Formats: sequence, structure tokens, C-alpha cells
Amino acid sequence: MPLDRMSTTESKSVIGLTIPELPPLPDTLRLRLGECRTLPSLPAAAARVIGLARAPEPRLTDFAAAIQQDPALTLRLLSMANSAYFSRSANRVVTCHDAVSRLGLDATLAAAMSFGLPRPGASDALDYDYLWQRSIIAALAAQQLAEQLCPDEAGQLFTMALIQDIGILALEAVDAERYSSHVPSLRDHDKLRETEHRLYGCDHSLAGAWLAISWGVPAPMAAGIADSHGPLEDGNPKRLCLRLSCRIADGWLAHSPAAAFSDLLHQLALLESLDIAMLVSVLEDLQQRLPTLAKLFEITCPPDINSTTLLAEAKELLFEQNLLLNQRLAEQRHELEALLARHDELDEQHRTDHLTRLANRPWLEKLLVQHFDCALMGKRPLSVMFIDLDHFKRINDLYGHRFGDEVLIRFAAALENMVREDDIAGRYGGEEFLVIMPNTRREQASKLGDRIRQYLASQPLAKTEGEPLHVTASIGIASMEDADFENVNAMVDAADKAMYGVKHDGRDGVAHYKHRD
Ligand SMILES: Nc1nc2c(ncn2[C@@H]2O[C@H](COP(=O)(O)OP(=O)(O)OP(=O)(O)O)[C@@H](O)[C@H]2O)c(=O)[nH]1
Repeated sequence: MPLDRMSTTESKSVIGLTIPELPPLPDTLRLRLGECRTLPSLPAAAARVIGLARAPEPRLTDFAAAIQQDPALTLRLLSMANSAYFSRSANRVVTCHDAVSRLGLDATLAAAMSFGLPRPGASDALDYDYLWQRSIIAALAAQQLAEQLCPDEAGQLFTMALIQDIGILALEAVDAERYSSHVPSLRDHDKLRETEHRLYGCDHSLAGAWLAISWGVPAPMAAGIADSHGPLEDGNPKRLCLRLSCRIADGWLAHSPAAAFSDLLHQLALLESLDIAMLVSVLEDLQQRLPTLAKLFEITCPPDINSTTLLAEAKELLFEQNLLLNQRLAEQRHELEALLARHDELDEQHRTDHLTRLANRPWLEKLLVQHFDCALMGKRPLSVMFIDLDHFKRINDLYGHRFGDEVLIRFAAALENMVREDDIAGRYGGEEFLVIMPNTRREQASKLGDRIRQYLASQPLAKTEGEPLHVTASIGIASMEDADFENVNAMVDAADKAMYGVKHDGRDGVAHYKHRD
């Protein structure tokens, strides 16, 4: 039957507006929506009904008068009012006024709006039957949830949930071929939204909100539609009811409802305002009411579900998932620990000399910079010792390089034992070693130098053909109080210089850096 529809120019002008409650549409989409001549539109009577609903105190008589101008809509409202869903008495209503009175303003509004939308079978490209099933499940679920969480909003939530996906119709009208070929499946709502974002820069919820505005739907209601895919969280019960309603619809119509609901239960576990018992009662109520509502909207009735069995299955799946998740978590923790250990190992390798296992030169230099800066700032003592084993070339030449390596390893171990806990001993290169001595003045540093000499004199570092091999060392020390060292390099050079002094004087000795002005 021909319907008197809202003109496209009307939608065009509204889509270009700025509404504070709504994010703007991406430019290209806004232009295309404005130019589109096939956007879903409303019967004029429905548009007037919406206009009346925006009045501060909408009157039943005005609603009835607006609807009466559209005989087809009037007939539909009468049949709705006389259906088992709304009729609690045997009395049949025959006037539009009585029908509106029985249905209530919200259901009247919902019926008027849905009347203008494409019916199942209107196109081959989109599965309208599925969309309608989803809409009525969401509408009923939103209403039932609201009865428990925010009863005053129940009627409005029914309407909002019913039309929350009209953006799909708008996008399909604007870009029919591309939309139907790119959109994977209406059943995978997350993927659908992802594809829409890629194609248009926003998803159908925003397009739907703007279409609703163009129909005259109040801005806060349109903003609710725009926001309907947000995360499930406590705080705003109206928002929660709407956001949850479409997920319930998705679960109901999913190929595997138990898996979909176990996923939903997982998300709901963090909410305080909802519990499983409430969800069971919402689903039970839905089960009862769906057949009548499907008949009223002239669509195939969504499949039956047994809510108690479904949720029990979903809980079991969730339990299994949790088990798997815990197992995966344990595996990941294991992997992480192995990675950390490997990291520590690499870090250790990075810092140590591979032959002697003492700190290597880069690490020594880094630590020395830190200690030097600390000593400077805190005016604290610091000494650095440079040790060069004497005639090491001779050892290599006489007994071989491998034997030389062994001597270096033994000296390093002895040195590590002789230094204090706070000192850092490292291999500077070849047969040269460096000791950083924080909080150490020259006299104390000298004592370590003497101890090293005495140790080397008393303990052979190796044996050659049964004979003990004694090694000597030339040791140079530089202390903070010896001079105003400009930087670390100047201090190491000073210790090196002192060590060369010992070499020059015949080796096997300890000397301090002497600053000459
Ligand atoms: N075995 C072994 N020898 C090394 C290593 N690094 C450096 N050398 C040797 O140490 C020797 C150092 O020789 P020189 O610099 O001439 O010094 P020196 O023979 O100790 O003589 P003075 O320092 O003057 O007492 C060289 O023969 C190097 O090959 C190492 O890792 N292992």
C-alpha cells in the first residue's frame, strides 16, 4: 500500500546539521547520505507521531488524531492492540484512540516507526528477516532489562533498541553494491562494524543515529543509538540495557548460542548491577513474548531456546575456557620466565669478560662514570687501581697461550676474592685489570695494592713441570684527592701513568699518581 513518505530533502537538511549530543558523520558519508534518494523513510503519520512524542507532555488524543490520517497504520495499531500480547481483556478495541491507549505511547511510537522500514524480502542483498528478528529480540531484551534496572526508561528503551540498527539500512541504501559485497555477514556484528569503519570511517550506529535525527527522533535517543555498541559497564543503567540488548540478540541468533552466551557471561562477570539469575529471567520472558511480537511485525519467529539449559551450557563452556585460559596463562608465564632468564643471561654476557668472568671494559667504564659522578656530587672519596701483569708475553711465549689464559683466569679469581664487597674488579684488556673502589681514600687503596702483591708473592698462579710459577704485577692508583680530575678518562689515565711509573722502576710494585702542576 502506498505510503506518504518524508521527503529526501528533509533528511538531507538534517544530516548536514550539528547536534551537540552526536559526533559528526565523516564528510564523504555525510554528503552521500544527503544525496541519497532511497534512504529508509517514515510514513508521514509516523513522523507526526514522533513530533508529538517530543512535546513536553504528549497527549493521547493528539497521537490518535495523527495516526488516524494513515489508514494502514491505524489498522496495524488496532491489530496490535487486539493481539494476545497487549490485550488482557476480551474487549476488542475499535478506535484508534483506544488502540493507542491500550498500547501506550512507547509501543505506539515503536510500531509507527517500524511500519515504514523495509520488510523481510524487500531486497536480496540484505537478510531483512534476520535484521528484524534481531531488532525485536533486542527491543524486548532492552525492555525487560530496563524493567529491572531502570523501569521508567523501559518504554523508550524498547523503541531505541528496535531501531538501533537502522544505520545498516542507511548504509545499504547509500552504497548497495559495495555494502552487500564487502559486508561479511550480518551475524558477525563486530566484523560488520570493522568493515563499515574501513569503508565509511564510522559504523552503522552513527549513520543510524543521524538517520533517526532526520526522522525527527529526539537527539538524546539518537545519541543512545550512536552509543549502542559501547562496552558493557556499570554506572549508567539505561546505556547498559541498550548495549546489552543487541548482544543478547546476537547470542540468541548465533549459530552456537551457548558459545555466544559464554562469551557474554565472561563480559558480564565484571558487572555488579547484573547477575545470571536476572539474565535467565530476561531470556525466559523473551522466549514467551517473541512469538506474538514476531507475528505483529510479520516476521519469522526467532528460534526457541531453553534459557536455563542454554546458560548452563554457556557456564560450562566458560568454565572450560577459563581452564584453557589458565593453562595458557601458565604457559605464557613459563615462557616469560624463560625469556627473562635468557635476558638476564644475555645481560650478564653483555657485562662480563668471557675468559675471566669479571666485569668487561665497557661495563667497567659505565660503572666508573656513575661512581665518578656520585663521588663528585657527594664530595666522596673514590680510587681507581690499574693492574698490569708483568712479563706476560714471556709466559705466553714459554708455556703457550692456553697456559697464559689459565694464569689470567686464576689471577682474576684471586683478585675477585681480595677486593671488598663494594669494589668492582674487571678486566680492562689483555693482561690489564682495573679495580673501582668507591668511598676509598688513597691509603686504603694502597692496602689492597699491597695485599695483591703479597698474595702473588706467596701463591703461585700455576705450576710448570711441577715447579710453581709466580707472577708479579705493576699497580698504579689514582684517588679523587690526587687531583681535580676533569672526567673519568683523566682519572684512569692517571692510574695508568702511575702503573707505568712502576714498570719503569723495575715492575712488581704499587705507586700512586703524583700530580705535577
Ligand atoms: N694468554 C693470553 N695472553 C694475552 C691475552 N691478552 C693479551 N695477552 C698477552 O699479553 C702480553 C702482553 O705483552 P706486553 O704488552 O708486551 O707486556 P708484558 O709482556 O706483560 O710486559 P710488561 O707489561 O712490560 O711487563 C701479549 O703477549 C699478549 O698476547 C689473553 O687473553 N690471553
